[in-house]
Amino acid sequence: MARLPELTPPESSGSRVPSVHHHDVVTERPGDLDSLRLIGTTRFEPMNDVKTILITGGAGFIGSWVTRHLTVRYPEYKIICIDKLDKVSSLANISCLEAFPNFHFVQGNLLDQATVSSLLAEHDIDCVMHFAACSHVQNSFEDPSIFTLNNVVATQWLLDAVRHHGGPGRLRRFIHVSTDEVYGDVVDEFVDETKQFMPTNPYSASKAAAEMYVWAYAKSFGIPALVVRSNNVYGPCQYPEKIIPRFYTLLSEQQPLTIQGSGLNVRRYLYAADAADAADGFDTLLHKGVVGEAYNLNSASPVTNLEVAITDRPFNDHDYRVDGSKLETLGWRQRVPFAVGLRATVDWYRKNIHAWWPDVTKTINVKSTATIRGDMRSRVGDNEVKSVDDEVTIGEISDASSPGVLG
Ligand SMILES: C[C@H]1O[C@H](OP(=O)(O)OP(=O)(O)OC[C@H]2O[C@@H](n3ccc(=O)[nH]c3=O)[C@H](O)[C@@H]2O)[C@H](O)[C@@H](O)C1=O
Repeated sequence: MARLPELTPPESSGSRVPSVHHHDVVTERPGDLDSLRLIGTTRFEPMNDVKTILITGGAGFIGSWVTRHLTVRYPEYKIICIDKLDKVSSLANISCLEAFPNFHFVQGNLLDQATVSSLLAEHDIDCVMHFAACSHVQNSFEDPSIFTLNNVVATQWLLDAVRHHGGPGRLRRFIHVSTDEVYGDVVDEFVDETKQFMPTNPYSASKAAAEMYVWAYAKSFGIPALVVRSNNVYGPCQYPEKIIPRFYTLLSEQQPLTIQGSGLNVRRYLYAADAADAADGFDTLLHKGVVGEAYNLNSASPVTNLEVAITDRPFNDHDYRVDGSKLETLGWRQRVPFAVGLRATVDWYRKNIHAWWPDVTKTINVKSTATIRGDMRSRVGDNEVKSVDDEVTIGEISDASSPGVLG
């Protein structure tokens, strides 16, 4: 099975903080990941009233960054990870934690209410971080009901299980992972967390509905909820359906890139070590966030999609300008520039994609919009703008040099 290099567990499960350095993540396959850190660096004073954290979707992309970070940096917390292991998640994202005594994995579906309720009771959970979701907008146009089921119903059932768990006040925090897409297309201004929801696609509608349930349960049943609404996150361990790993995969197969719409739509990209590795984003929220509040997690790296297209999505928001200053008051900062994060990401995919997802190149869909053959660096590397070339091959992106230590 593909796996990340071993991480070094602490010598005891006492209060010692494991030292997590560069070499700690490079033991199994020397050379792999040697420029990457797959956990964060920050550590807050552990909370007295939180001992056991349930992370839903913990083998998925953002969830696994947070799972690795919290397990390694906080031996004081027991981390219970539940994931149904569908195609976008992978045991390889968390297998490096096997030796950690404070880590426990359960394969399970949030729609299995009995499993969720018994997990909460068995481990005496006092904090939930809810990452599990169907997240791919494109798929939501094709089958919205799957999104209603996995994002709305699953969240409401999880909230219900939490509501009946351990009596009033047992749960100390319920961190719900939402999205900037709940605001809809935002092009004229940077919006703060009070902006009205105007979702434009089935995915964002499902996330908005899920969030409404979170706030309703907070009011009705006292669930101690916090919500984070994030811009686009990218980095190692992301299934190659989102634009960056997808374009990497297409180029590596010498396929044309597939641009939807005009290609001028903007997305704001946050490297996983900033957002999801929890060094800053989720760890800050967990330890410093105020119950009852929502926080935008934004990126200062706006990037348009590549140019010129034939077919667009049924609806494609032009931009998601969200104001992240509220989270910054808690100490959060974006630290990894897009050009650096992109190099690290490309480097990781070049070395690991086939080990992680052996069949991915067979399943990637190039049917609709092939219009441009280009070099990712022409658009996404802010300092490397060059004209779009014809027939660029993998060789041109795989020469990106190591970004050095990240995060
Ligand atoms: C915050 C959300 O981020 C992700 O949603 P989004 O739709 O913005 O991500 P994608 O990577 O699927 O798309 C980004 C951007 O690229 C265009 N595109 C994609 C694939 C392709 O082959 N060609 C393209 O041109 C697409 O039209 C978009 O404009 C995340 O999936 C979601 O969960 C979020 O919450």
